[in-house]
Amino acid sequence: MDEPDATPAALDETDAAAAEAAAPLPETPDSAAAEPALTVEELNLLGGRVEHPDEGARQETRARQAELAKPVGALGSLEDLSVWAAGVQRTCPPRPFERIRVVVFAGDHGIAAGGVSAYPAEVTAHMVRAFLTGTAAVNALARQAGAEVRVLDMSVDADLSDVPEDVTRHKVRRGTGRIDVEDAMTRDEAATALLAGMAVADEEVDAGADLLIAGDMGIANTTAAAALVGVLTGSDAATVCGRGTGIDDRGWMRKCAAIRDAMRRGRPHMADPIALLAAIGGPDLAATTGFLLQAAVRRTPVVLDGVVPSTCAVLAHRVAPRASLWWLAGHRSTEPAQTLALQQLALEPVLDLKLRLGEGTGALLAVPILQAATATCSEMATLEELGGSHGAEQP
Ligand SMILES: Cc1cc2ncn([C@H]3O[C@H](COP(=O)(O)O)[C@@H](O)[C@H]3O)c2cc1C
Ligand SMILES: O=C(O)c1cccnc1
Repeated sequence: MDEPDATPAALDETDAAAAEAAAPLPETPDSAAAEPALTVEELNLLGGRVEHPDEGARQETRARQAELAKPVGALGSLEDLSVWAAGVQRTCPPRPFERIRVVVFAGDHGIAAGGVSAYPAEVTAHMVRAFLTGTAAVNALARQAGAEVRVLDMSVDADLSDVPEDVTRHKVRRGTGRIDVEDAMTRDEAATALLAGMAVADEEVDAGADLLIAGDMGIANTTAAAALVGVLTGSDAATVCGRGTGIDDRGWMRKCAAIRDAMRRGRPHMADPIALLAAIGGPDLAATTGFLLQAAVRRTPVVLDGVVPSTCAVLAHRVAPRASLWWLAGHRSTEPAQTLALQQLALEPVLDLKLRLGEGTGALLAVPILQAATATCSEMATLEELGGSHGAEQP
């Protein structure tokens, strides 16, 4: 694996010793120090550290695609995917991805009390347990894709102390404030959650992950995500408000009003992602943002899933414009805010299966396609190797 890159707490030192010394992170919600755990300046500095994927490997792969035993361009989008894979792996031809990890960030949202979801908040905790027993959609699709699932309770509004400690280790608080009328959490909690997400990305990369997926679980989280996208893209509430878990027309109106009010509260914090997450996000979204950012710092590719991770990607992209080069949009969800987020990131989704689930499912479905792209690019012979013609002949 690569040499350890600097973690956020070691911004002025890049050597491995400093990265190691930077390990201690706030462990409990009430361990907030007098100094903020993370400033916007530090976040921006970290963003500046994100490198470009390897342009040489990308160009070599483009050239290779033109020589393989097929008509030029005949593998369509698979060719673009192989170029992306080669760039992020920094090698041509790209290899199959071998250690794929899904991290599901779970958290409850106070705005659920506003009738913005078709399901009750208790479902969040039930689904966390389902992820742990391997019985959720994300588990089934992960098995298909050869990926492993990890769940993190960032802010589920339930006592999950009976589940393995690794799941609750980073828990910041239980639930969030109702974002239409109050902050989701404090600024310190937002910073703590961001740092936790970064630490988790570090853990995954250090353990050898070569492809990451961020999943989401939290009733009413599509309301928070839509409000964030509304603020970040200057769209109005009705444009970003989707049906989420399947709310009816009256529910959609309530959700729209909640998003409108949350956007009003979030707008003053546009330039400060930590404050914005504190005002109208939640610990789960903050952690996902930190995870996506640090994955890019660590030169580790991520497949984006639905509306929540795509929203967090827009936030991470604000501080690290090059980070989006390390991300692939797995699918287009039916949530309008996700389409807007992907537009903002200039990412074209691999699939459009009308999914509206989250958990990481849409990203996992794109993995076999990505693997097909690396396999064709690396396993096919060139026309020249077959002793054939060197190029197309147009009479
Ligand atoms: C059983 C169940 C499993 C889920 N898995 C993901 N979500 C998805 O739906 C929720 C967001 O939609 P909304 O904002 O409308 O509440 C999130 O938990 C998301 O991960 C689920 C939702 C339910 C009900
Ligand atoms: O597309 C998504 O990401 C989505 C849609 C509905 C509910 N949760 C997630």
